[in-house]
This record gives sequence, structure tokens and C-alpha cells, in this order.
Amino acid sequence: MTRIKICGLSQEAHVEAAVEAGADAVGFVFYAKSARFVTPQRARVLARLLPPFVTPVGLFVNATDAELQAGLEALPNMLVQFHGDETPADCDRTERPYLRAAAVTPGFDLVDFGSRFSNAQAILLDAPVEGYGGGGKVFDWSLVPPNVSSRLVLSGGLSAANVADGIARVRPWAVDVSSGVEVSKGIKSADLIHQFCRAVRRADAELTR
Ligand SMILES: O=C(O)c1ccccc1N[C@@H]1O[C@H](COP(=O)(O)O)[C@@H](O)[C@H]1O
Repeated sequence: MTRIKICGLSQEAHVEAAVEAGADAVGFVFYAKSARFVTPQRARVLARLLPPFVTPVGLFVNATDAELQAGLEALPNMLVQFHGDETPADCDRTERPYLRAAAVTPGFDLVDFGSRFSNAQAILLDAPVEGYGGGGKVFDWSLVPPNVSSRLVLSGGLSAANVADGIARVRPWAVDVSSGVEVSKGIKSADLIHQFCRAVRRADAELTR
């Protein structure tokens, strides 16, 4: 079963929609330059709506120790997503479970990346975009080698229309979406969140037939 993360939430209604739709994780963007930025205090309010077994994820881009600490104080049970230029040592700073994002370009060596970030719970594959992420761009899925030992989260330009294809080709542990469930940059749609989660479930059902 492919796990689902809905990222970049800033409104109560969309956190509720993600939970109702069956998302396994919801992401809060602690990167001030993002259109989806929320303060740790706001994320804390939103995360109170989460039931057990739905994981809050805090997304950081080249954060300072103080920024990381503020996020962790607001959401002590969060999974950390490093989506910038962080080194393995940067990611190990918090001693917390984390996802490490990688921009996939021709020549990208996923095996080497996975062994450098061996403490990551999963490697999150994204397209190279300006502003580090959340660009709604799909990368070339054929660049992902088969049978990599790292757990993979597929992201980058996913939507209800293409997520089944992505799952069939990459066979990721989880998928992550932001732009593809928005009506405009930073504005989520409960309807699109539901459509996305239904498309993932259909894709899983198709693969087990
Ligand atoms: O969402 C953002 O604004 C963002 C900013 C900086 C780094 C990452 C960001 N989001 C992550 O980018 C990927 C792909 O998103 P999209 O579906 O293509 O819009 C996803 O992992 C988001 O969590």
C-alpha cells in the first residue's frame, strides 16, 4: 500500500480533508520563502486536528538550529523533511527521524545519495526547481534505478492524473503532493486532495490485481 503525504497545508479545512481522505502524513512548510509557509505556532494549531497514526511532517530548507528547534518545540512528534542543501551532519543535528529530499537530474546517483544519507528514513525524490521544491514539476521517472535499497518517497508534480503512472513505474514507499492538490499557488482544494488519495488507492488496487 502506497503511503500518502499531503504537503503545504495552512488551513484547518484542508488538514481535515487530508485526514478524511486517508492521508498518512501532512506537511507543514517552515521555509519562509515558500507560498505555503506557516509559523511553528500555526502548525501547532493545525496539528492538533490530527488523529493518532497521521504523522505531522515539518519541511525545512537550510534551516538554522534555532529554526529547527522552534519547529520541534511546536511539533515534538514531527518527522523532519530536509529539502535544501543539508549535509548528512546537518540532518543528524536533531537526532530525529528525517526524510532527505533529492533533486533528480540525469546522472544523479541515487545509490550514492542513499548511502550518504543512510540515517534518513526515506529519500524523497523531487524535480529540480527554483526555490528548492513545491514547483509542480515532474522529473524523468526512468532515472530512478530499480531495486534501490533506500525507501523512496516520490514527489514532484504529482496529481490525481499522473500518480498511478508514477506508482507503477517507481514503486515508491509513499507519494507526496503539494501543487497537484491546489487551485492556485499555495491554495489547497479539499476536492483535489480527495481525488488524489482516491487515485493512489485505485493505483494500488490495480497493482495487486
Ligand atoms: O511546498 C513548497 O513550497 C516547498 C518549498 C521548498 C521546498 C520544498 C517544498 N515542497 C515540497 O516539494 C515537493 C514537490 O512539490 P509539488 O507537488 O511538485 O508542488 C514536495 O515534497 C513538497 O513537500
